[in-house]
Amino acid sequence: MRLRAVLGIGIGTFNVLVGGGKSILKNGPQTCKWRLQGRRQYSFLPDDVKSPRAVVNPDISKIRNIGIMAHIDAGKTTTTERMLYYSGYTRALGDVDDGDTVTDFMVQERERGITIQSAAVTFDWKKHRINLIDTPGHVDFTLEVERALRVLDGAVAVFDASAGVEAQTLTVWRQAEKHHVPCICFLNKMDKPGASLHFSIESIKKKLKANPVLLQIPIGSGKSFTGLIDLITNQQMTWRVKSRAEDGRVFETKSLSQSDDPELLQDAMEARAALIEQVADLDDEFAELLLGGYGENFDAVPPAKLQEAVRRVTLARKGVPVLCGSSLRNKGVQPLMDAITAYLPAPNERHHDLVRWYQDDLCALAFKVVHDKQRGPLVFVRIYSGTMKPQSAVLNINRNNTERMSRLLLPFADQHVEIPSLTAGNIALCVGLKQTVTGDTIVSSKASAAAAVRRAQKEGEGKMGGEQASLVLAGVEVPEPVFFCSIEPPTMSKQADLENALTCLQREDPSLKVRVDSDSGQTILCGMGELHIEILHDRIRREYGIETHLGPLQVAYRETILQSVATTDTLDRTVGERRHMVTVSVAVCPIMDSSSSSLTSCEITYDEEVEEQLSPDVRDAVENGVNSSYLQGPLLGYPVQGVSTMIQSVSMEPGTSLAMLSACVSRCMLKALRQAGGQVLEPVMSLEVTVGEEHLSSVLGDLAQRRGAIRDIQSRHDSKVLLATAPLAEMMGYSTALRTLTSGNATFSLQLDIYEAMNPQHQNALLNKMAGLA
Ligand SMILES: Nc1nc2c(ncn2[C@@H]2O[C@H](COP(=O)(O)OP(=O)(O)OP(=O)(O)O)[C@@H](O)[C@H]2O)c(=O)[nH]1
Repeated sequence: MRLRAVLGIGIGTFNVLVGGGKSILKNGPQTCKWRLQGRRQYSFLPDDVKSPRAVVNPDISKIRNIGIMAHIDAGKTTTTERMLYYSGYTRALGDVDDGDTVTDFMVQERERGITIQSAAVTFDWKKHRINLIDTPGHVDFTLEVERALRVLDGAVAVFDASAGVEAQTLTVWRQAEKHHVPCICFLNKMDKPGASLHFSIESIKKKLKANPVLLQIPIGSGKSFTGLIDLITNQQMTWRVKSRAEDGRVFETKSLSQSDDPELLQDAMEARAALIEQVADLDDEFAELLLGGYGENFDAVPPAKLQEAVRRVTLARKGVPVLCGSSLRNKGVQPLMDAITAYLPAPNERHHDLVRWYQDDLCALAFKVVHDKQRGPLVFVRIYSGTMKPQSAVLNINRNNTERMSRLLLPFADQHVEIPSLTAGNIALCVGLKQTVTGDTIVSSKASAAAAVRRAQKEGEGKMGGEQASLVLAGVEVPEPVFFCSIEPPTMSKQADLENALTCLQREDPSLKVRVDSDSGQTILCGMGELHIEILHDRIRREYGIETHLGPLQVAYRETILQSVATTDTLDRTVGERRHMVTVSVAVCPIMDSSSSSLTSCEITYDEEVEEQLSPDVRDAVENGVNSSYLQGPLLGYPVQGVSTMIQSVSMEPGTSLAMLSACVSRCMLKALRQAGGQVLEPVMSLEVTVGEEHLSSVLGDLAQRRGAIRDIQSRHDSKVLLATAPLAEMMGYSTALRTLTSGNATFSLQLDIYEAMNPQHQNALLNKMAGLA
C-alpha cells in the first residue's frame, strides 16, 4: 500500500525531507502531497498550527523534552504511536504487531517488533511542543537510554500493569535518578486480565523505592476496563471503544458527582482524600493552604491548587505521579499527554551549571549520531543556550575544530522538517557536522568560548580542571562490552568497505568497540550482548551490502593477580654500534574492591626517591611499558584489572633509548604478573525469568547446569518470577533454550551484575579449553 503525506501549514517555506533522502519543497500556503512506500497517512504538523514561526520556536516554558522508557514490551512504542495520532501528526494508528509504527523505523525494529535506536519525535499538544524520545527496553541497548536521558528534562516510565516493576525498569529508573530527571509513571495494559493497580503501586514503592502519587483510579478491570477517574478534577472519563478499529479520540467526560455508581464514588472520594493528605505531607505550601482555608473539607480544594502542588512535588522529585490506561485499546493516552505538559519541567526549570557562562551564545550537546547514506552523519543536538542556525560555522570544543553546519532539521521520526533557526531548550538534527561524535559540546565560535572562559574565571570556577574541561557539557559513560567475536569480509577486496561500515556504525553507537587482534590480525567486534552483535551483523549486510562472517561469540574475561610480588629485570642489548642497558624493579599488588560491581582499574605509583629522579619523558616511557603490560594478561591475554604497580627503581646506562626502557619495564611487569598468580575474572549476569508454575522446575534444573545461583522466587499472579545470577559464558543461546523448555511461555532479561573471580576448577577448565586441550 502507498502512503500519502500532507503538510498543512499556512505561511513560509519548508523543505520536507523523507527518510530515504527524498526531498520535496513546499512553498507558500498551498498543501503539498506526495507518495511514499508504506501504508499510513501522515500529516507532518498538527492541523491547528497557524504560523511556522510558532512551529519552529515555541516559548521555552512550553517545551517538554521527554523520554519514554521501560522494560521490554511494556508498550512504549504503542503509547508513542497514540500520542502522535491524537496530536494530529499521524492520520492512522500504527501497530507494533503489524510493523508499521513511526518511531520503530529501522527494518530490524519493524521485523522484530522491538525498539533498537531511540527515535526522536516532535509534536504539539495543547499549545505545548513535546520532543519525545522512545527508548529501547532491551538491556543490550541500555546506552541508547542513557544518551537520551542525558538531554531530557523529564521522563514517562511505562509499566505493564500486570507485571509491575520488571528488571529493565529498575535499570532505566536508576539511570533517570542519576540524571535527576523527574518522572511520571504510566500503568499501561490495564485491559489485561492480570492487571492490578494495587500490585503495580506496591511494586513501585518496594522495588523502585519511589513515592507514587496516584492521580487516577481505573473504572473496571481487565476486559471491562472502560475509563478513569481523575482525582485532581474529580472527573470521570469514559471511552466507549468496542473494537480495535475505534480510535479512542473521542471520550466522554463528566463530573464524578453525576456518577450513578455509589461504590466508585466512594473509592474515588477516599483516593482523593489520600492524595490530598499525601501531597500536603510533601509540599509545605500546599499544607499551609490546606490548614488556612479548607480544614477537613477536601472537596472544596481547588483542582488548580492541587495540580500546582503535584507539579512542585514532581519537580522536586519527592513523588512520582501515577496514571493508568491501555494504549493498545486507546484508553487513557490523552490524559497522559495532559500530565506531561502539566507536571514535567520545561527546559528553563532545569539547572545546567555551565550554561550561564555562555549567556545568550550558542551552547549545545551532541547526544546521538545517525549515519545517513545520502546526507552523511546526522547529529542530534540539545540546545542549552543561544540559537542554532543552518549555513553557519560552529566550534566543537571537545575536538577544538570548527565545522560548517549545512542544514537544521526538526526530527519527526524518520522524516524531517527543515527549519531556519532553533532556540534554547529544543532538540534538533544537524546536517554537515562530519567530525562531531556523541558527547561533544558545540558552541558558536572560539571568541564565544573565550568569553565564556572569562566569565567562568571571574566566578573563580573555570580554573578547576583546566578552562576547556569546565566549559564542556558532561557526556555519557559508555559501558564496557562483555561479548566479542571476529568479523571477516567475504573477500579481502571488501576489507576497506567493512572498515568504513564499522567506522560509521561506531560513530552511531559508542557501545560498539572495534579492534584488531595483534596476533591474528583479525578485526574484532565487541558488543553488549548477543542481540547487539546480531543486529550489527544484519545492519552491515543490509545497509552496507557486505556479507560478513562472524566468528563464535566469546566472553570478554578479565585477569587480575592474587598476591603481591616484587621483581627486577635487566635488558642489555646492542643495536648497531649502540649499547642499551637498563635495570628496572617493580612491585605489583592486587587491589580488589568487593563493594563495587564495576571493574577496578589499574594504577601506577612511584617510590618517593625514584619519582624525584625521573625526568618527565623517562616517566612517560616507564608508564608506557606498564600500561602495555596491562593490555594483555599473562594467563589468557585478556586485559588486566585491579593491579597496583609501584616503580621501585630505574637505572639506565647513558645511550639507552626510551623505547628500550619501555620494553624492559614491560618485560619486568610480565614476569611480576606471572609470579603473582593469575586469576580470571568473569562477567556474572543477573537474570530475571518470568515463567508459568508448570515450567518452573525445568527452568530451575537448566539454570543449575549453567552454574546459576537462585536469589529469590516470587509469585506474580499465575506466574513465578525467578531472580538469579549466572556466568555470562553459560548463558549463550539462553533465549532459544528457554523457548524450548517452556514452549515459548517465558520471558527473561539479562544484565551485567559483576565481574567475579572464577573458582580454580572452572578456571582450569577454561585454560584447558583455550589451550585446545578440552
Ligand atoms: N493488552 C495490551 N497489550 C499492549 C498494550 N500496549 C502495548 N501492547 C502490546 O505489547 C507488545 C509490546 O508493545 P510495544 O509498544 O512494542 O512495547 P515497547 O515497550 O515499545 O517494546 P520495546 O521497544 O521492544 O522495548 C505489543 O504486542 C503490543 O501490541 C496494552 O495497552 N494492552
